This record gives sequence, structure tokens and C-alpha cells, in this order.
Amino acid sequence: MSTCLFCSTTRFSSSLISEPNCRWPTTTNPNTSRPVQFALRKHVNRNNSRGIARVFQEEAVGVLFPDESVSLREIDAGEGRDVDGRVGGGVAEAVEETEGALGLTKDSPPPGRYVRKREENAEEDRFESRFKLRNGKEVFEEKAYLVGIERKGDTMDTFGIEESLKELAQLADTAGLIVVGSTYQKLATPNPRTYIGSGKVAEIKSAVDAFGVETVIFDEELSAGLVALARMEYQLPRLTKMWTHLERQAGGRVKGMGEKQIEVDKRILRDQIVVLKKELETVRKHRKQYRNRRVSVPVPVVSLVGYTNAGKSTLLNRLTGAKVLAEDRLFATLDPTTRRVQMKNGKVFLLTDTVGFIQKLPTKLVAAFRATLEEISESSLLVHVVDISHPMAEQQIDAVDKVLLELDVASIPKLMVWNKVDKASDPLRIKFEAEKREDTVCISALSGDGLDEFCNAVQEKLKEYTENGTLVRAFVPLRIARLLTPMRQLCIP
Ligand SMILES: Nc1nc2c(ncn2[C@@H]2O[C@H](COP(=O)(O)OP(=O)(O)OP(=O)(O)O)[C@@H](O)[C@H]2O)c(=O)[nH]1
Ligand SMILES: [Mg+2]
Repeated sequence: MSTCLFCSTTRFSSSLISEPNCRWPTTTNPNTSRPVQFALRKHVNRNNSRGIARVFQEEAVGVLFPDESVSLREIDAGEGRDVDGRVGGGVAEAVEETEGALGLTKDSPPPGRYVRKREENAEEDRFESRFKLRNGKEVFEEKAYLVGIERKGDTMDTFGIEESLKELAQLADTAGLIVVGSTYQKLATPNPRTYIGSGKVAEIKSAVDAFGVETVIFDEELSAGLVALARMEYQLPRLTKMWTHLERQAGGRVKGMGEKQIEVDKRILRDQIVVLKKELETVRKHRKQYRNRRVSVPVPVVSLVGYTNAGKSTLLNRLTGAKVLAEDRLFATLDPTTRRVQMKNGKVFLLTDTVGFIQKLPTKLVAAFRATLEEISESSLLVHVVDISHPMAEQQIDAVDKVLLELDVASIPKLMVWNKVDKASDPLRIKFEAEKREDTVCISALSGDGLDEFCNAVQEKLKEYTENGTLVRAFVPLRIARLLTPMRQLCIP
């Protein structure tokens, strides 16, 4: 039996079907034998709403996914018409020739099936390969385009625009995005409607079209109104298009179905936000209960703070044998973790690893980090971990100090730790520099170099804390003398 592939859809005109992306022949020859009609399959991952949006976009340019498992039914040649009445039996000839060339017999399975199956599998593989693991979570890899903005005369921003964009690219990578390009603009005054100038908007639009960009990221905290406006302007026509087929399937009788679906989509988004907020609140409550329990056993708490990727988790792991995820990626840590550290002299303290800071930390994100921030504000000592090998180390220190200032934790003693000294171009000079400074220790969390000095410095600083606030005089009766050992462990003499 020869096979004819006939695209039948109520959604596309034949001009769409013959787009180069349509992967089957479209020449017509009505003299060939019976056509087979197949239904179109939406190639979607049901767990991924983005996937759905992507598919509908693709359909709009005529990328169709045949699926014989959905419907592969033989129909009469006369049936082979699309909605416009065109005969769609013509591709049989091309397929027949292929069969002849392959020497297939009447009973052989039609090669079209194999081709389609292979294409389907390849497409599925391509789609699946876009899911990447980030921080133990699977994220859908999207194409992103970055836009940097430098406000003329802005002296507050110590990071250069290119450095800032480089960091943004790392952040995008953490979020699972592939950066396909970037641009920047120096602005005297922002455009109230589009923020950047109209020429830049046009440039970004061309890049979006050329690279098939799915997400544009601004290296700025855009006002909520501006973002909402841009998103709605972008999504609304697409959302409407996405759902108009329902109206057509209903014979145009159900008016406004598209609009109803937009409402549904919005509600789903709102529900997702509510769920996320609840999860964050649970983390906060859990940490609070944990802190309350801790207060009843007053072990000093030392919090590791610092710029993202400075090596905080590596230090915690090194000192406590914990297995907190530490990797060369921004925001590897998202929840605070506390472990007990026993020093060589038997003294103990609790060490908390926190979420890293970053320049331009958006205020909304700060709210999401509340668990970390509350943890910091209730610490006995803050250890500021710095990646001293980083070319922007000084700017990163400033950025962290700025956040700490906002947190109003000036009264908590601080210890500065210059980490990754092994990676620095001149480690000896760095160590020499650190020695000259007060409250600064040089370490390599990776190799363990300087960790004894670090623990001694922590102990010294904790004395400061004890002297400042919680000096306790206690008379211990002989009958509970067994408590002296744990008390000595907890107290700084
Ligand atoms: N060479 C060298 N690399 C280090 C050192 N300490 C940490 N690193 C590396 O730096 C990268 C980041 O380390 P993390 O411990 O995840 O950094 P972090 O401060 O916890 O980062 P966030 O959780 O993202 O804030 C990892 O690849 C570590 O292996 C060090 O002393 N020397
Ligand atoms: Mg970390």
C-alpha cells in the first residue's frame, strides 16, 4: 500500500503547511492511491506550562507534529480535502518513489512511519535535553537576551556595566537560561514608558526575532508596573491566539473563550505565587522554632555571610563535615543550614550558612530571603566571607556591607575572612595584607589552609560578644556538678 501524507487541519492554511519547518513533502499528485489522514499532535510536556506556550507559538509558524498514535486512519481519496477544499493527496508520489527505492514490498511497514517516528524521537530528545538540573531542581532551559543599563552620573554603582552583565549571565545560567546575546545602553534619563530608548527597543526586538529569544532580562529592577505592562503587551495577543482554536472548534458559538482562558492563566499564575509564598513562610516558621529551641541551650551562633560564590558553604562543609551543596554557581545555597563546630580546645559554636548577597539585590527578593536575614540578625558573630581572588572583591565587599547596613546589624561583632587565597595571583602578598588588618583572617576553605587561625579568631570575637551581652555568673551546687563540663564547653572563659 502506498502512503499519502495529507496535512489536515482546521487551523492552518496551506501556505502555513508548506513552511520550510513542515517536515513532509507537500507536492500534489491526485493520481496516486489512497491517502491516509493523520491528526496533529501538540508536542507538550504536561508538567511544563512554558512548554505549552512554546508549542502554540510554534504552531503559529506551521511547525506541526504528526502523530500516528493519535489518529492514523485511512480515508477515501475524495475525503482528502482540507478545510479550504484543496485536495491533499499529492504527497503520495514522493513517498511511493521512496518506497520503491528502498525495495519495500506491499506488506512492508510504510517508511513514512519510520521517518516520522525518527523525527518525533529527535524532537522529543531536543525538547527533553532542554531540561537542566539546577540546585537539585529541574528547570527548562530557555534562550535569554540580556540588557544592561548604565545611568549617566550614577556614582553609586561601583560595578562596571560589563562586569555587571557578566554576573547577570551567571545568574541566568543558575536559573537554567541560555544567554544568546546581550546589549547595553547608557541612559541620561529613562523613558517613562519603555525605560530604554526606542532605538534600543527596536534593536532588542530584532535580536529576539533573530535568535528565537524567549526571555529578555534587564539588569535593573524595573518597576512592577513597567514589567506588568510589558508582559501583558507581549502575552495578551499570544494568549488570545492560543485559545482562539477553541472558539473555532465550538463553531464560533462560544464567544470570548479566549478571554476566559486568559483569566484562567492569570489565576494559575496567582495560585503559583501563593504556593511559593506559603513555602517561604514555612521555612521561616521552621527556622524560628529552631532558633527558639536554640535559645534554651545558649550556644553562640556564628553566621557566614558574604557575596554569592565566596565559599561560605565550602567553609561550613570543611569545618563540620556537612554536605551542603557547594558549587561554582551563583546562589547555590537557598536555605540557611546550621551545624555544630567543635574546636580543638573542646569549645563549641553553631555555624550557619546563609544565602549569598549580590549587588542590586532587589527588595522583593530580600523579602524572599527573610529566613536568612532573620537568622543573621540573631547571631552572636557575623563572619564575612570574601572571595579574595575575585577581580571585583572590593566591590563585592561594599555590596555586602551595604546590605548589612540595611539590616541594621551594626551591633553584632564581625570577622572578615579572605577566602580562596590559594587561587589569588599573589597569596603571600594577600596574607601579609590581612595580617596588617584588624579582624581579618586569610584562609582556603578548599585546602583547609588557615582554618585553625580562623577558629581562634572566632573564639576571640565570641569573647567580645560574651563580654558585651551575656556574661553570666553562676553558682553551681555540688549535686549538679556534672553540668560543669557542658557549661565549660559552652562558655567562653
Ligand atoms: N580555589 C578555591 N575555590 C574555592 C574555595 N572555597 C570555595 N571554592 C569554590 O568556590 C565555589 C563556590 O563555593 P560555595 O561554597 O558554593 O560558595 P557560596 O558562598 O556558598 O555560594 P552561594 O551559596 O552561591 O552564595 C565552589 O566551586 C567551591 O569549590 C577556596 O578556598 N579555594
Ligand atoms: Mg552556598
